[in-house]
Amino acid sequence: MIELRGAPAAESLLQQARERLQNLPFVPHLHVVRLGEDPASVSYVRLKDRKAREIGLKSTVHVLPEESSQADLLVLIEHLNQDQDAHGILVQLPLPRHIDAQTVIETINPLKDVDGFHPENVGKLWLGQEALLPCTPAGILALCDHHQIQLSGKQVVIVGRSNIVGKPLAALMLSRDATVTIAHSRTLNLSEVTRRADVLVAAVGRPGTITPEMVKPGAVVLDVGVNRLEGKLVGDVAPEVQEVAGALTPVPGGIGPMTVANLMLNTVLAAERQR
Ligand SMILES: Nc1nc2c(c(=O)[nH]1)N[C@@H](CN(C=O)c1ccc(C(=O)N[C@@H](CCC(=O)O)C(=O)O)cc1)CN2
Repeated sequence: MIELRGAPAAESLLQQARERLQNLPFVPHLHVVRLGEDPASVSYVRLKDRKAREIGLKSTVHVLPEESSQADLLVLIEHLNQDQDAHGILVQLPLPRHIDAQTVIETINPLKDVDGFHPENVGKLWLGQEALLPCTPAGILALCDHHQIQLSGKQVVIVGRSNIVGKPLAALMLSRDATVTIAHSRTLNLSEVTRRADVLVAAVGRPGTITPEMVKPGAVVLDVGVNRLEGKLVGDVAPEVQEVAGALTPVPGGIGPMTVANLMLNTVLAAERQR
């Protein structure tokens, strides 16, 4: 079984970002907004801020109290939309329940939407037009390219239909001429569906969702899950899948680093387009 490590693939995305940065007459500025103190969000935002500074971007983290109103958050976003020194804006998800995430996403200027979640970017993605692409799905494609995983003509099964991973990944896989199936919590005979996959993507957020009997021998398995279980980070794929899969991404150290690296590249791309 081949271990598909994210670090080398992430490094090549970061190198691209650094090189493009050299050709800009200004330093792009990433603004990350976090509400509250959810430990996972605190840790992801810290990773983003550190990586941005490390590659030479400017980075500001705006922390709002968890009980902030939606109006307060929208005022901050409107301010950043107008700010010439804000090239990338990202609101860390999930948001507290009293805030409508979709309204927040739709308030971000699509040119600064480095998460690629704004409907304008989502629509462009499905139309095959140039867009800012969501970081995890674009990172998954970059990881496949780095490890020379052929996608054209392959059966790709994505388990999970979130707006962050499952749906945009389906569009990107289609753009590479894969035959794509999205499975989800209501899919009947899930094992039958997943066993058809040449490339199986687990993006559910539940440890142990994918078990060995759900995997075709030799399949490429991409584990997008990052779950904290008894103080340990685990994916959505049961460890025994290693015995069946031809290649598997580890958790941690697989897809996760690709998400952050792709965000850096998106910030540079967004700055180039605002130039
Ligand atoms: N606004 C957004 N919110 C969220 C996104 C997103 O893309 N935009 N995705 C996820 C969380 N996420 C980024 O925010 C994210 C997940 C995982 C990692 C990562 O590097 N994981 C490492 C382990 C890190 C650790 O030790 O905790 C790995 O898998 O190796 C980075 C970012 C939800 N919210």
